[in-house]
Amino acid sequence: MSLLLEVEGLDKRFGGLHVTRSVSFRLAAGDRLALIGPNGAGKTTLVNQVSGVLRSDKGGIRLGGKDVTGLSQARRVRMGLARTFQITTLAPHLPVQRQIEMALFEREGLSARAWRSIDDYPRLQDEARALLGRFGLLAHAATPTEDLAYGEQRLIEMALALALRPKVLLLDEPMAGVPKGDGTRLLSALDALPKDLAVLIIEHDMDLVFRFANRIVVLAEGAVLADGSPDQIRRDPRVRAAYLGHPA
Ligand SMILES: Nc1ncnc2c1ncn2[C@@H]1O[C@H](COP(=O)(O)OP(=O)(O)OP(=O)(O)O)[C@@H](O)[C@H]1O
Repeated sequence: MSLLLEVEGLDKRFGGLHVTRSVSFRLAAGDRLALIGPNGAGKTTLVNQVSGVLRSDKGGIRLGGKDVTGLSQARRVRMGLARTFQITTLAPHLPVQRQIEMALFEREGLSARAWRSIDDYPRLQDEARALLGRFGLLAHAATPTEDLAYGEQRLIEMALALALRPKVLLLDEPMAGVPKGDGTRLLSALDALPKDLAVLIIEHDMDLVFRFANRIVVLAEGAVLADGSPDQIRRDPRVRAAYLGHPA
C-alpha cells in the first residue's frame, strides 16, 4: 500500500507546556488509524498540526510523498487532506444540500463567483444529492441544518469532508455529544467510508476504536506510548497501566 501521510518528529509547545513530543506515525491507503490517549494527551493539538491549523515547532509532514510542513490548511485540503472538528462547525440556517454544495463549490474553485449561480451547475447539485444519499440524509436536503438531530449534523460534517475528495481524512471525535441511541448511523457511515481512503480518528469510545481501527497509536503526555494492531495495544502492559487501566 502506498504511504499517504508521513508524520515525523512533530513537536508543539504552548509557552512552557510541551504538548506534543517528537510524534511520528504513517498512514497508507485504506488504513484505519485510531489515535487514543487520556484527556489532555495532545491528540487534538497533533491533528491541528497535521491539518495545518497549528504550525509545528519541529518535525515534518509529507502528504502523498510531498512535503507540506510549511503549507496552509487550505493548500493541504487541496492536496487531499480533509478533517472534521470536535465541535460542529456547520452554518445553522443553511439547508443541508446547500451546505454540501458550498463545499463542492469551494473544491471546484468556484466560490469567488456569484453564489446564486449554483443552479447553473447541475453536476454539482447531483453530486451533493449523491453524497446526501450515501449518508441517508436525502429526505433532509431542504431542511435547515439546525433542525436536524445532533448525530445527523455530525453525518453532514463527514459528508462535507468527503465532498473534498480527500485521500486522507482526519476525524476528531465524530461521536462526541451524540446520544448512544443515535450512534448506529454514525458507525454505519464510518464503515461505509471509501475503502482506499486513509482515515485517522480521535475517539474516546473504546468499543468504536477497537471495532473500527486496524491500527492504534496511543499518545500519553504528548509522546507516542505505543503503535500497533488493536490486539497488540490491548495486550500492551504499558498501555494498560497508563491508559486503559484494566485488562481490555
Ligand atoms: N491553544 C492552546 N494554548 C495553550 N494550551 C493549549 C492550547 N491548546 C491545547 N492546550 C493544552 O495542551 C494540552 C493538550 O490538549 P489537547 O486538546 O491537544 O489534548 P487532547 O488529547 O485532545 O484532549 P481531549 O481528549 O480532552 O480532547 C492540554 O493541557 C491543553 O490545555
